[in-house]
Amino acid sequence: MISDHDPIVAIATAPGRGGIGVVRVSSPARLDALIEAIAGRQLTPRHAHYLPFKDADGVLIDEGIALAFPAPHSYTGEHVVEFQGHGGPVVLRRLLARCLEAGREQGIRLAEPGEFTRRAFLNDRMDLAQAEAVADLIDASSEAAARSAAASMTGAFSDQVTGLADRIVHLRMLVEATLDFPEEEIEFLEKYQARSVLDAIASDLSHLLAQARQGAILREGLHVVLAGQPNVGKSSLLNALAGFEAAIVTPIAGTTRDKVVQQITIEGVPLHIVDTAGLRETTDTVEQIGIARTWTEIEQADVILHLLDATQPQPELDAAITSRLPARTPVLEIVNKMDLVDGGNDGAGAGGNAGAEADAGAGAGADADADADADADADADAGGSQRAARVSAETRVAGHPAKRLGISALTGEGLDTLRQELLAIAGWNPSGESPYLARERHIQALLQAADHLDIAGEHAALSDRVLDLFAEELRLAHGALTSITGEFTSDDLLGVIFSRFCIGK
Ligand SMILES: Nc1nc2c(c(=O)[nH]1)N(C=O)[C@@H](CNc1ccc(C(=O)N[C@@H](CCC(=O)O)C(=O)O)cc1)CN2
Ligand SMILES: Nc1nc2c(ncn2[C@@H]2O[C@H](COP(=O)(O)OP(=O)(O)OP(=O)(O)O)[C@@H](O)[C@H]2O)c(=O)[nH]1
Ligand SMILES: [Mg+2]
Repeated sequence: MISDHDPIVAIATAPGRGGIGVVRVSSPARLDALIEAIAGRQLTPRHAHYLPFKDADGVLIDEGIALAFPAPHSYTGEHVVEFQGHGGPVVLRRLLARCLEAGREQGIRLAEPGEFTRRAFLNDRMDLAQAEAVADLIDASSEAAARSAAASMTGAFSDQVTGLADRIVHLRMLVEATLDFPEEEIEFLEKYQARSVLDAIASDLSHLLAQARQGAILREGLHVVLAGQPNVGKSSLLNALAGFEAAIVTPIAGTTRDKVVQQITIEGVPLHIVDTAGLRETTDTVEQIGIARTWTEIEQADVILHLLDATQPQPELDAAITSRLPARTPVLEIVNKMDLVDGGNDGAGAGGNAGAEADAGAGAGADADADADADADADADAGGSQRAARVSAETRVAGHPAKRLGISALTGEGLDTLRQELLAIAGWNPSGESPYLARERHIQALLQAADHLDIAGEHAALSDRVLDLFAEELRLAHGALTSITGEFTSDDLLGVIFSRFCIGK
């Protein structure tokens, strides 16, 4: 386990060439000796000094800016010094080596990923959700995501969470005071209007949850899987959405063997569009493997676009596919090649009876299940089951027919509507309040808190002597909320969170 007391050093800027490169040191103890050794003098706090950085023999490493932030007025809350040099990998490595050498007596070592921010958290410079937002800001893949991360970084999300937690504590205090006077228990609920106070908290919590869900969509990007029979135009649609020829398109059925993923953004929302091998019965070994992968992708999708060919309705085959789609995942049925059929864009060309006589299990690749879950858990944040929480469950009720939309991947007809539908079906609310770039961890905690408030509400509804159970549920709800800001956090959790940061952050 790493010690939170060693001096640490790292290159803080991205690897490779750049205009400027920064080597940053943080230490609980003063850094006077190291500064003197490298910069040749002491530094005025928070003052940019232009000077030569020298090695142990007095040979020039670089001329740059040295900047000292004495504790506690620094990013980490410790003593920090920055050497801002020219941004070349070799010069920065020399500067790094020089810091390790000059700080050896104080026990300096290379920083672990996220360790500067971990210290900022441990020194109360920020709470856990803010620290996570720092990493999310760096990792943001769209402007909307970056905006939301910046808001969370300054504490906007944490303030909401803490506000709810405080209201729960207040209610709990009233209950627990009453517990000492059993004769007053029955009156308690009326006296403090506990029920309506609780309802108000629960309602604000669900509001926050909605904003967090929106943020999770921004953070992770939506995984949209294009699935359907061969030759319906999945790869053509991928190319149309991506704006270039990302996947091979031919008139030959079974062209796509392996998945092809393209990142796009729609109104600032990042989407990962996954093109897959067409689903059919086949004896071709390579194609069979491709089809197995298609089902794996389908299992992990946030949204499934089930493509149909307007010119070749094959309701039985499509129904077989429909019957195998996971019930929890929203599905849009896309009737493609509308440019080839008369009668405009109403999706009728493919025959509107996809739901009829579903021949369960007879779909192509029916035996492809075995490794469907193989790498779903490779990354806890990216696993299919975890992702499911991002897309509101109401979007599609199991067994109900999916929404249909006619398009032409060739002419672009219907694509604008498709883009809007994609956002809508994913639960994206463009006019909603600004989302918080929340993580799955936060959403799970909010859901837990909501559950406990629900149960508390049930206890409050009963007439006799359940106040201690009521109080206990409030305690659990409060605990779930404070796990977001990291009031009480295990070292294991901190390890998991900060190890995903980049080095030097
Ligand atoms: N050069 C440089 N740029 C950087 C950072 C850095 O560490 N160094 N940051 C980080 O990686 C971010 C900025 N974060 C920072 C947060 C707090 C303090 C700081 O010195 N806080 C003091 C003084 C505040 C003040 O002057 O008003 C404090 O809070 O007491 C500095 C940077 C992004 N840019
Ligand atoms: N007219 C017309 N042709 C289309 C349209 N979309 C795709 N096609 C044609 O349909 C054929 C198959 O398209 P692909 O995009 O390769 O189909 P796919 O679903 O990816 O097929 P597989 O990879 O074999 O599963 C190609 O010849 C395309 O040019 C469309 O909207 N209109
Ligand atoms: Mg294809």
